[in-house]
Amino acid sequence: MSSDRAPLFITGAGRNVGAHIARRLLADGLPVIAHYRTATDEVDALAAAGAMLVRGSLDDEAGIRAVTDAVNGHTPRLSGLIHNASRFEPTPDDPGTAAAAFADYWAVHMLAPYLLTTLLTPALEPVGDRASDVVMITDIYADDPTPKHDIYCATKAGLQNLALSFAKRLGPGIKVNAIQPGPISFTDWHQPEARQRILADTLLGRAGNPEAIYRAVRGLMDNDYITGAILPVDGGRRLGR
Ligand SMILES: NC(=O)C1=CN([C@@H]2O[C@H](COP(=O)(O)OP(=O)(O)OC[C@H]3O[C@@H](n4cnc5c(N)ncnc54)[C@H](OP(=O)(O)O)[C@@H]3O)[C@@H](O)[C@H]2O)C=CC1
Ligand SMILES: Nc1nc2c(c(=O)[nH]1)N=C([C@H](O)[C@@H](O)CO)CN2
Repeated sequence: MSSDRAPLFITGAGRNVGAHIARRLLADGLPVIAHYRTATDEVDALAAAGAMLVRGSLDDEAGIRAVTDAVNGHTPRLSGLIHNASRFEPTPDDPGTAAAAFADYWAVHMLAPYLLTTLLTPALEPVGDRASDVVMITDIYADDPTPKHDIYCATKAGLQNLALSFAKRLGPGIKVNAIQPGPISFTDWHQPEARQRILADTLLGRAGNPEAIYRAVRGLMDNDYITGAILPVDGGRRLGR
């Protein structure tokens, strides 16, 4: 099914949830510009499926502006922007190492979504009566942090707050919403007992998957009367903690 809609731009599409969202948007006939940092087989598969690709780091203003320029080089118009790129590791114990990590977390979770949204607003201005969309992928931890991941949580909370500011600023032509994933997938360093505890705290008793996030993205984008929403997709984990 081909679409006459302008492309959707998603960051962090090189693996896992971002790759899944990009793949599903393409499968649903929507044009996609997929950002990635590290080349993977999934990036190759996205290109084969018709995605336009943008490679780059979102570590600082120069890198973010380079990604923006690359997006503008692909298209003058966008129908949506999905801020998915993210870093996730425990906060380092050493304060100096933590400070360096803080700059990285702030850049990818806050500066990049802020600058990309601001610089791409002209491309997002709708043609016709269908509003464009910005979706920020945050975390249930943004509302109820874990100290072990304090910097991650704080910058995700900042991203969530940016979503509300942009919803106020960019309406009515652009809807802006946030999705808060819960235990969608586990990292290699999640030990079995941690995984069991997390799932025991989850009302639905099981992990989610990237498809649950995709369906939430579509639910927000396809509803013309939702903006400024913060949507948990967590199996009820936030209530069980
Ligand atoms: N998985 C889960 O259970 C949960 C996920 N989330 C959120 O959902 C989203 C997707 O999660 P998931 O797929 O697991 O995330 P991953 O950590 O698997 O992937 C994150 C992506 O972001 C990219 N990225 C990170 N830092 C930068 C940077 N500085 N510049 C450019 N790209 C960067 C990574 O690139 P590279 O491949 O080069 O490292 C990677 O492709 C994230 O926002 C995450 O915080 C929230 C709660 C739970
Ligand atoms: N960028 C990422 N953010 C998060 C990840 C991840 O793998 N990459 N994973 C989680 C955890 O799995 C957590 O949800 C388990 O409860 C959180 N954020």
